Amino acid sequence: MTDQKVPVAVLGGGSFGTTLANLLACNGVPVTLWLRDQQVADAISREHENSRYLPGIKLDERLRVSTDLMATLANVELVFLAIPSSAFRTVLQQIGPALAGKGVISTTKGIEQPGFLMMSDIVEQEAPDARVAVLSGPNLAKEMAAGALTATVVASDDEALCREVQEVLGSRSLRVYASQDRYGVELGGALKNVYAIISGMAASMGMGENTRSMLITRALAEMTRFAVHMGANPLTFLGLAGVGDLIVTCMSPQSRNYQVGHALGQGLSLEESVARLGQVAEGVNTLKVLKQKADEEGVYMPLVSGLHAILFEQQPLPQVIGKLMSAEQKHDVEFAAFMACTPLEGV
Ligand SMILES: NC(=O)C1=CN([C@@H]2O[C@H](COP(=O)(O)OP(=O)(O)OC[C@H]3O[C@@H](n4cnc5c(N)ncnc54)[C@H](OP(=O)(O)O)[C@@H]3O)[C@@H](O)[C@H]2O)C=CC1
Ligand SMILES: O=C(CO)COP(=O)(O)O
Repeated sequence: MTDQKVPVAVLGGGSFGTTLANLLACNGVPVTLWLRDQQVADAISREHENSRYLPGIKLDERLRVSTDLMATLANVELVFLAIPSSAFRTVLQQIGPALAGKGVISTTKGIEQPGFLMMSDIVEQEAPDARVAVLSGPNLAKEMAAGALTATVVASDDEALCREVQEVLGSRSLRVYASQDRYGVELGGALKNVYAIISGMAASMGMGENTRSMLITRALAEMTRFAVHMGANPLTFLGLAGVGDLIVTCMSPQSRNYQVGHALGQGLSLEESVARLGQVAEGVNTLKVLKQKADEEGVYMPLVSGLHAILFEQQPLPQVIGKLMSAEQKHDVEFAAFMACTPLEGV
């Protein structure tokens, strides 16, 4: 049974790539994790631990590690990408033709500028003959690696590819739900990082649970408003890759975006907050990209504008909070309006 599983590659040896590769190895899938640092690769092979990104997690001994990108891709059928968005295209440019015919699943939660491109758009550009999917959901790497019961979403219009991903990745601790709304799933994963920064900031400033609940709920309204304007399906935002991921990232001190916000709330500069983290916090770049796009498109996003004003326009926090709290009080639930302007396909 286990020997019948298709061979898989995972590109990116940070916390999420290592976690995914390990889950696959635990499922008996022949899997190779590609990363760029030979010393780290040797250490993982020797000690079965990624001490930089997943300290304390014993990795499955069947997990293979390589720094040879092309060799890693030879003979695999599925390729998971867990490369930060800042390096995503650079890596894809090296391997586009080698991905022809393979199922390529992006797990990266960022947006590229110029073009406001999702990572799966970049896969389509750089590897036009690949089959494309995205994986997103409330998936804190460390919890998944420790075996916490978790659910995620694989999204693609290639239903056979969704089933293949469910087959290799699903397990007693991980449920993999399918969706056809690739754009909505990917957008949800990228946008929620911005609100996690705000939530971390609010927590470190001692704001209460009412405030956190208001933030999360209004964040859901705001990100859904933007997504619907961009053509995504609002129902996707009621699922794991929408509200599910928003909740975990806004509530958990494990989230790196939350941690950046927490440090900012303690008075550190943005540069200091990011440097202290030492890992990827995609929300910082997404904030810039999103603010520009919302302005161009004329979408009302007061939380995004407020955080942008604090981080990049030198506006004092009390002034921004005062502005947010004195803005016009509009409708609570906008989903009825969202539904009215969106077809129901693609959920
Ligand atoms: N961690 C999580 O809980 C989750 C993360 N994600 C998403 O996964 C993506 C990756 O994040 P994550 O694994 O957490 O990041 P980490 O910060 O944990 O690790 C980043 C990894 O990317 C590698 N890297 C950076 N630049 C390059 C490059 N040019 N070429 C090759 N490798 C490179 C780093 O290598 P090096 O150490 O050599 O610098 C490191 O292995 C992000 O978009 C994130 O949003 C999605 C779901 C959950
Ligand atoms: O995407 C994540 C959880 O689903 C991880 O969030 P962070 O990148 O903020 O750690």
